[in-house]
Amino acid sequence: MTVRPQQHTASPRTGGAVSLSGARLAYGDRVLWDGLDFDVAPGEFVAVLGPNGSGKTSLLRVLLGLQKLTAGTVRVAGSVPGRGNRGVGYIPQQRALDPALAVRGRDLVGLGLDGHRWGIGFTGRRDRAERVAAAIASVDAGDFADRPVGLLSGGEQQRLRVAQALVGDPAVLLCDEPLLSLDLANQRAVSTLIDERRRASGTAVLFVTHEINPVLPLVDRILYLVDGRFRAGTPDEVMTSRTLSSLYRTDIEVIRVRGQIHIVGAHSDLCEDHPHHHDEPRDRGPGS
Ligand SMILES: Nc1ncnc2c1ncn2[C@@H]1O[C@H](COP(=O)(O)OP(=O)(O)OP(=O)(O)O)[C@@H](O)[C@H]1O
Repeated sequence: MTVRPQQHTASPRTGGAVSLSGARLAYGDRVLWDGLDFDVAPGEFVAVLGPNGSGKTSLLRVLLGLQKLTAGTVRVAGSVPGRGNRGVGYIPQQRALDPALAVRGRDLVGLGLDGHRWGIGFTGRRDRAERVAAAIASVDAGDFADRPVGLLSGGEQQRLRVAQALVGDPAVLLCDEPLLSLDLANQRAVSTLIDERRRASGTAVLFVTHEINPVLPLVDRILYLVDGRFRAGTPDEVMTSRTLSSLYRTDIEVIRVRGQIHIVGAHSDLCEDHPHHHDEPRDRGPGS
């Protein structure tokens, strides 16, 4: 599958940000995906969609070097993912932090910086503090950044996680449902921030989500995984009745209303706007 060149205002990064070739991931007999050839260009925004259990988080784990491919190759920012791969930012699935966690938000954000690069000298420390402060300001978290993170609201914690993921200026940003539990204003703030960053710095974004509509205007391509099958392409190519019916192996109708995508069909609970009521497709098939 080919990657279209992106038109971004500035893109100092060159080369593929993510490259998967003949990638297969299986847990025992269960094949999540196979024959996956997928490249992501610097600055590209890719939404990763699919029902529960289709392997979206597992894909991010592969890119983070936490999960080995069963076959094929993977490169992230030009390297095999794993320890020492410093070009990756990660926003994990939202989990409330332990209320007893005494670490300050500012320190949590600082963990996103690579210690080796910043050293312990005065300049290193000052640069580091300035970077952390800028990242905190960019998510508008200044008012609560010095409080213990365990006592912050879910939305406040999530904004700090975004700052932590971006503070090191990563070549690739991996997001696992980062908008979950955020109110509409914060959803907009977080998605705008990610969008600005990839346009200004050429950061490639892989954005796992069950809800395409909040990010639809930002999405260059979609990677849609269903029960071992997958399709990749622009929203216009993938979010069609024909493509989704083929992926889910059941009749699905895709309707666009006021710029939003709604999905109806035999399994009306496949709707992207009712994210947590997906049915597992009944019939399994080989990867496509
Ligand atoms: N380490 C593992 N060993 C065995 N099976 C696993 C492992 N990790 C994940 N799985 C299984 O692989 C499948 C895909 O899981 P994954 O978390 O990648 O799905 P997902 O698409 O992110 O789902 P959701 O939308 O529910 O978050 C699930 O059935 C899960 O139980």
